[in-house]
Amino acid sequence: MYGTQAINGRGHLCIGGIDTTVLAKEYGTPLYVYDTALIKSKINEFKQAFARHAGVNWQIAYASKAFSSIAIIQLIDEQGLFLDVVSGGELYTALSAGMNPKRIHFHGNNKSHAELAMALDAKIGAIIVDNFFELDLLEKMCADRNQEIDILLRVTPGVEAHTHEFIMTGQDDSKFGFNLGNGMAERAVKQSLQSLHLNLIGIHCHIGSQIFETDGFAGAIKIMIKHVSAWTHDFGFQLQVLNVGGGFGIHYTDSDRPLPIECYIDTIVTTAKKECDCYNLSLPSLWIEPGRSIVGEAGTTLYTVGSSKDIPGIRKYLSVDGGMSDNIRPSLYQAQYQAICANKANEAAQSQVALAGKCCESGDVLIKEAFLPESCTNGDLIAVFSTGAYGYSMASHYNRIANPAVIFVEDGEASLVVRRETYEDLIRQDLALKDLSRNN
Ligand SMILES: Cc1ncc(COP(=O)(O)O)c(C=O)c1O
Ligand SMILES: N[C@@H](CCCC[NH3+])C(=O)O
Repeated sequence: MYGTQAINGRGHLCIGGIDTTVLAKEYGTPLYVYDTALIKSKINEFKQAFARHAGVNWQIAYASKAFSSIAIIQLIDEQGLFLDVVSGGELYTALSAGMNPKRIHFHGNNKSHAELAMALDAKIGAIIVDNFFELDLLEKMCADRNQEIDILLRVTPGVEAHTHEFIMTGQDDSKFGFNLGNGMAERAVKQSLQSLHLNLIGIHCHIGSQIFETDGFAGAIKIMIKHVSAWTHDFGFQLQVLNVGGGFGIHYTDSDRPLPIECYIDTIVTTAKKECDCYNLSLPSLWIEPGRSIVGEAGTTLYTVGSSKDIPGIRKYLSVDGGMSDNIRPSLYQAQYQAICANKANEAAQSQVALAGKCCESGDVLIKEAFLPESCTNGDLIAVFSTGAYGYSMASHYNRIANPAVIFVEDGEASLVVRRETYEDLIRQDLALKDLSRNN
């Protein structure tokens, strides 16, 4: 059970003080339910963890790729966090939510001219420059506009995070960033320092996602500070910001053992302090960009069971009314989840089933080995836990399945924050064949 989740007297799962069967009836399924009290408490944990280190400057930016919508950005804004966006669409969403552009950072390994122009027009806080193409383009655009912008350089420290290879990003063979090991990053620093329009305020790295240990962060910081010290000595670079990205692991199943948030932050702060002392550098402002660890555990997806298929001696499939179209992670990363029968939450969950989605793909199985009550059948409600990050944000329209609705729940109140898509929404961008009438 996460956050405000509880089982009521009728044996139903409640979130934010509301019976999930009531939510399913009112909003339909599949339904993404976010426990906003849990989001706020995660944010608070990050703030408290930094606050323990007096005299240290820090900044937390929510990585909106984990889940972006007007309402979540407004919540993040209200909590005083900064925001990391990675595309024109995420930037547009943030600006539409009323986020102060100064508190937005723009990431991405292939930002287009139009996206950079949008960021410059909005006068966002900083751009995290990823490669030489972008460095040249941004320089030229700023010169043409006679505009200045703060930048950080994304570097690839050559550190392998212990996580799924698809979500490792700090290793040398990565599409992201300027490699530290082969002199690319040094050239980028030199070039930025010569710029009249780009104010190089710091460097950034992100070693990967869903990381359960602190060594990778410490290793990346050590390598970065070592290089920064050389750049300070050789060409007077003054590091104001060290951004170590996100990646803090969360609980999906009982085999996950996430570290308390303060462990990551303590490691980041103490390593940065120690390394800066060692090279006689002043401590820069320490920035992080958590996504998953802010919204992941707060999200639960509700599904309704439809058909089932029992293959004696092999496996029983229970199919639900969503699947890889609203949660691609099991198919993409073999990600594991846990689920319960939300309307039979007190019944013993001893029947092993495969919880299948409804997409036309054999791989569309949300949980290969789910344990549910023997009686779980058509019409029952399933709650899949910890779906708040990279679930809705990676949803697709495969098989023309409409995206689910998203609701926020807190203190007995539910609010719809993303409408369920309709069939009309699905064909909204489609155009009919122009010459169809000629053939009739
Ligand atoms: C540059 C960058 N920052 C932050 C994040 C957020 O990571 P997470 O959701 O694991 O905290 C990511 C995603 O992996 C990323 O690529
Ligand atoms: N989408 C990935 C994480 C990638 C984060 C962005 N670099 C996941 O679901 O785990």
